[in-house]
Amino acid sequence: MLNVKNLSKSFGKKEVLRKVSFSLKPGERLHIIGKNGSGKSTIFKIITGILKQNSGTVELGEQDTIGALIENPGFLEYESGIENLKFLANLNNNYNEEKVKQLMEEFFLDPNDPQAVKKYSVGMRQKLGIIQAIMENQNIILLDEPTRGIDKESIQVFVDILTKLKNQNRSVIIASHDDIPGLAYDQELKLQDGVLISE
Ligand SMILES: Nc1ncnc2c1ncn2[C@@H]1O[C@H](COP(=O)(O)OP(=O)(O)OP(=O)(O)O)[C@@H](O)[C@H]1O
Repeated sequence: MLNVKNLSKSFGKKEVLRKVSFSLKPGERLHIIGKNGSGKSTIFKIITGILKQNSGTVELGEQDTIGALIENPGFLEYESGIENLKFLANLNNNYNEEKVKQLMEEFFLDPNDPQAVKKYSVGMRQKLGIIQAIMENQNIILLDEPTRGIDKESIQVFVDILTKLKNQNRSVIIASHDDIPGLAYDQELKLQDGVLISE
């Protein structure tokens, strides 16, 4: 359960968020729509604690764990895809090799590919970013423009994975400037001029 109440944030004189509120129940999928620079990443950064809001509150349940893909995900550039995922999951002592391999294969990434992430395409990096946000069974998942650079076939895989997450009662917030084909939402929120407009 995620409860965001009256979140406001300015950078200097620039107001980015004004009294943004929403709440997300288990299994719900929320779409935050807004143009570039409308404050989508800022909301995610506040929820994850990277940025501090000027006012307002973010409440999470005691058992909640957050997975997030925000902006361009950073990886160990000279390591392979699976080594990166292993490294990230191991930080939380939470590496499940079988699960990680399965997710990579679903996204048409070869877990045995020794290629360094440095050589990955934008779409391949994005897929690793999505996998790291869900591979530890996180139950509140924040995805910023998740399908950027991803081919049509893999977008369908992404939509299928989101269906599974929903069936597992895991909540997802997707921020994007447009719709993702084949994906339906429980809630949609539009950001405009620092204000989130509930539809
Ligand atoms: N650390 C910062 N310092 C100053 N201004 C910032 C900072 N972070 C974001 N901004 C500004 O706040 C506004 C909202 O940025 P944010 O990254 O949240 O937008 P966004 O909706 O995620 O955009 P995009 O779709 O381009 O990622 C932008 O005008 C941006 O320039």
